[in-house]
Amino acid sequence: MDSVSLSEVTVIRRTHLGFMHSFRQPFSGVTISPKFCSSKVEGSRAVSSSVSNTKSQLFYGESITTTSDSGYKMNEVNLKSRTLISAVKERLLLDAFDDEYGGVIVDHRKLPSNLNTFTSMLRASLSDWRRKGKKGVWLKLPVEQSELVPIAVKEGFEYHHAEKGYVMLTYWIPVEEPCMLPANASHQVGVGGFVLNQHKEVLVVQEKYCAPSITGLWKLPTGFINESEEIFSGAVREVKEETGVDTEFSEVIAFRHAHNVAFEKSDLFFICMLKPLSNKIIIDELEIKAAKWMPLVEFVEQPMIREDKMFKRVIEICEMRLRQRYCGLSPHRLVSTFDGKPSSLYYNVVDDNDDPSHSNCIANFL
Ligand SMILES: NC(=O)C1=CN([C@@H]2O[C@H](COP(=O)(O)OP(=O)(O)OC[C@H]3O[C@@H](n4cnc5c(N)ncnc54)[C@H](O)[C@@H]3O)[C@@H](O)[C@H]2O)C=CC1
Repeated sequence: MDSVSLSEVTVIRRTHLGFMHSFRQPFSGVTISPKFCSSKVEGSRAVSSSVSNTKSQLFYGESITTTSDSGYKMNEVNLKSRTLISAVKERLLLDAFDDEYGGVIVDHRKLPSNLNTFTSMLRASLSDWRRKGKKGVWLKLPVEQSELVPIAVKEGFEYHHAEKGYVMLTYWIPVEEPCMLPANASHQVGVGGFVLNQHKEVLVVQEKYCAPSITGLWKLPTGFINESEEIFSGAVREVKEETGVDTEFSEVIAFRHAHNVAFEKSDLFFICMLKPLSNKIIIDELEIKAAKWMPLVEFVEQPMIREDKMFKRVIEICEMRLRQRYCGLSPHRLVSTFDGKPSSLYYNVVDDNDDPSHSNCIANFL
């Protein structure tokens, strides 16, 4: 912290106490210590002064000293008083970090709880960010402080996305530039398990809740993968949950891309081939009406499958895979130097002359 001399205290008192006072009104949490206002300093004894916030106690000008002569160093004083004022102003802004795109991310852990304080700090922060040429603003409001949402919306913030614990709002500052903030996630990811046993029977289910058009249809077990879950483990989990059958993931056989499926989101549906590790069926009574091992020919002969181009094609591809005339995608765990995170790259290994066993196209499912 910079030290502040007696002269500065006097100058600040004379010229900026009004300023301080004017700031005190909207920010009921900000108080100026009486020590700060005192100009009575004995000799060169250090006297502490403070500007405090209800949440954090910050001390500006921890030592105040008099100068021996009566001619105070006014330039230095002005500079230091400006520094002090800007430091005080800083405390009246929302805590925020710069992001790598020239924007700011408000620290949601340090939001004020008082509504008037939040309104004033948000306005002051927007002016400050605008003056500094900042672009996108990310404001995450926890559910415990949901009363701040209408205030932010009134100041021009828009909803970006919401989770159980928070709503994320954004504000794009440059009026002359188009908004470059990325939109909310646009897709959901589903998996379906094609599980065939050694008797050429496919594992099928009837859903408890489904559209009237598919009532009675025996279909592959399907579901959504969870956040941070892999496609390969999500498929195994869904099959286990719905039917009780243990499986081992083999390949992604195909995927379907459809739009406006749920919550107006697009849908990526991965059809996965899985090897059964058990036979016994125990259905999930909450979700599934019935499950069974059904002869593949019988499954394909269902009118809904025969007449549906997509279902029909999926089964044809699965059959081609079983005859080794088609090759699916298998996951390979890799760490990319771009983000240093492990991720799964799905691809097929058709020709590996050095080690043919690496080719996922030769694997026999039965
Ligand atoms: N179910 C099907 O016949 C087909 C599904 N798919 C794909 O499978 C993936 C998963 O879809 P589905 O298995 O159909 O998932 P789903 O829509 O049946 O939902 C999964 C789970 O959420 C529950 N659920 C969904 N909406 C609900 C609500 N409003 N209230 C209470 N519970 C609710 C369901 O009961 C189920 O347990 C998607 O990618 C989809 O495109 C693809 C083709 C056909």
